[in-house]
Amino acid sequence: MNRLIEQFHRRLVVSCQAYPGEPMRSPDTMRRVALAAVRGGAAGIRAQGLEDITAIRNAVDVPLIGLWKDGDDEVFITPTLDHAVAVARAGADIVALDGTSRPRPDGLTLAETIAAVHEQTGALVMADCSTLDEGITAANVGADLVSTTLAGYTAYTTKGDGPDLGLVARLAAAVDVPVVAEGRIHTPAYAAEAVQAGAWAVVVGTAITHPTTITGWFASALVEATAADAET
Ligand SMILES: CC(=O)N[C@H](C=O)[C@@H](O)[C@H](O)[C@H](O)COP(=O)(O)O
Repeated sequence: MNRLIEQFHRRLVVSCQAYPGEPMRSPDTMRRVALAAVRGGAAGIRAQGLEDITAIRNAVDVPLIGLWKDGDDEVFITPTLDHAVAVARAGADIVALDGTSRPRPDGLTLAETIAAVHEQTGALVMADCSTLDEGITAANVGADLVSTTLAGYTAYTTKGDGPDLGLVARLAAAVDVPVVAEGRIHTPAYAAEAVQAGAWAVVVGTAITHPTTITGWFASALVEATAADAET
């Protein structure tokens, strides 16, 4: 087992991302969010965009998973080899990329992309998948880790309210590489269940680092409570 991957066994990785046009969309803000997450016990950070990756790389020592969301195509998480190489050169230890079987914008296969990332950068590759078959294929073609990141975010998968822990369990039973649980892990209880289901590590984004969404959860609860009180 790679020493870097060992560092976050059964631990929390915090995804620090702000979306285009949002108030927190700035590399310095994400650097500070990452520092705060490490202080709270994060054993790894996941970050999006070259500037954020570099800013965070220079601030924290924990393993850094980097990605570059780009384009309006279906494949948008580090969609091409060029994106992946740039993510590694920006400072990511692990490049997270689309691990589905959908056509990639540069025409390369997942296998060719993973091999080239390994050869050109030495970085590890985490394949962001949406189904069991995709995870098995990604592991077979050289992914160092597979994750459930895209479960519920492809046209052929269904998005539940919570994480797809069934997929975590099925993947963990089927592949030899570490399985990372990611996507809609909104509570500490879900994070614990993910590890119990066989996850090597758990990535949490929104519930820790996206205040607009978290605020919305609380604000909605009050609106619902008020509506319920009005009915009685
Ligand atoms: C589908 C997609 O684009 N996922 C992205 C991948 O990096 C992020 O927007 C998510 O925040 C991340 O996966 C963590 O998940 P959650 O925020 O649900 O804890």
